[in-house]
Amino acid sequence: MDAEKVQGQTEEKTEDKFTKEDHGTPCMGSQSPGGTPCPPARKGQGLRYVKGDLFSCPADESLAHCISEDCRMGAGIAVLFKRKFAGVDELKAQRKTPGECAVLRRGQRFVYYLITKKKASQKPTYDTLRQSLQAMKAHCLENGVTSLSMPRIGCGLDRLKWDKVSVMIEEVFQDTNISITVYTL
Ligand SMILES: NC(=O)c1ccc[n+]([C@H]2O[C@H](COP(=O)([O-])OP(=O)(O)OC[C@H]3O[C@@H](n4cnc5c(N)ncnc54)[C@H](O)[C@@H]3O)[C@@H](O)[C@H]2O)c1
Repeated sequence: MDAEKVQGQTEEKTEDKFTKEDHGTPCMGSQSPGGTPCPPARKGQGLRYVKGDLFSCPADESLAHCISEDCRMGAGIAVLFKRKFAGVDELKAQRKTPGECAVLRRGQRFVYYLITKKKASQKPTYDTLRQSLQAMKAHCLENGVTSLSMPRIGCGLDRLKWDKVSVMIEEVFQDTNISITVYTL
């Protein structure tokens, strides 16, 4: 069976039904329950946190999340990306491997698919995540992307630790003006 689940719910029933968790990390600026992002970041400012649904971010904000090379997207927040942005064949055609990053253009935004492992059933390593982040950074810089929103990538089903992943994201992007907002439910 290949039931697609998000946070333990079937795909058909996921909309606006997530359980809110207090992840306890304060926003560096203002935030609202509706998910209004904090003020724009300056170079090396670090991550900004918003409590709310990632998909409540501004429509022109580029997005990032983690998937496997097989582009299966059968569980977790990836199911919502697949439903919202489709493009699975376009992603597969890019033939990206772990440590790389596939991308879709959707209107004013790019949607980044960090390829952190070969198969959906595997777990990623910190190394492949770092390489994928570097690939995304290169694409952002080449394409004028200045703001990115993401969930706590790699730290749900993929079981990486947010204290390590957050430092890694800051390190990779510290020499850029790219503002990164992390949404937590
Ligand atoms: N069989 C499969 O297809 C399979 C197996 C394992 C994992 N996965 C999926 O999970 C992997 C990625 O794992 P991950 O830990 O990076 O991601 P994740 O576990 O999907 O989510 C990362 C974090 O985002 C949180 N989150 C979920 N929805 C939202 C939302 N709307 N707004 C803000 N935050 C939210 C979630 O609670 C978690 O803390 C990918 O391989 C993906 O395909 C699929």
